[in-house]
Amino acid sequence: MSKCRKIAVLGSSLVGKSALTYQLMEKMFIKEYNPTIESTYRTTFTYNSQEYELVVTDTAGQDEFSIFPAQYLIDVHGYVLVYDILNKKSFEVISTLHDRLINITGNANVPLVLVGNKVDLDEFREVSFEDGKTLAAKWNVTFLETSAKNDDDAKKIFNALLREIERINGNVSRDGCVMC
Ligand SMILES: Nc1nc2c(ncn2[C@@H]2O[C@H](COP(=O)(O)OP(=O)(O)OP(=O)(O)O)[C@@H](O)[C@H]2O)c(=O)[nH]1
Repeated sequence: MSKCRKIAVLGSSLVGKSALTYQLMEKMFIKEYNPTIESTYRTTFTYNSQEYELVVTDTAGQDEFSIFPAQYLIDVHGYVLVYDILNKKSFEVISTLHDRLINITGNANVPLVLVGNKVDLDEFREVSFEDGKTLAAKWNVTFLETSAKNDDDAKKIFNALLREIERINGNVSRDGCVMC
């Protein structure tokens, strides 16, 4: 039986949340920028020989002043926190979003993956690999640098997140797709 997992992709505007989500869904890179209001996608995904139905919400970009939308907290199993390695500000916003997530859920062990995106544009980078790695180590989460141009990178994110979700929630979390 497939397991259903709801995932929210969070981060500032323009960091590549839609591009990464679309890469996972359609195996294509979107070059054009269209601001997201909110889009939810479903796909089947195999992790560790188990089939999952992923329900992925690509959120509207947040900043440090955004109110954390309640719908991103309800029945969400895990989060992808994305920043742009070319944009230091987007990296700073990630810490604010993380703090909010932990405070609102009251759970310091929320399953999440930290993603530094646009690594194909490495020569313009403002955030070092070490800075991302250090932040992820502080939170005890998986850290990945990705390019939304790369199909494998999108898969790596969702593999890592499912591993976290299973590690933290194990089999006690909700199986089946009744609540998706
Ligand atoms: N070179 C490169 N461009 C990227 C990458 N990811 C996204 N982009 C581009 O960056 C722009 C913004 O990407 P989006 O995916 O729309 O960003 P977003 O985070 O969803 O933005 P909002 O909808 O405003 O929240 C688009 O022009 C994408 O093509 C990447 O890994 N590499």
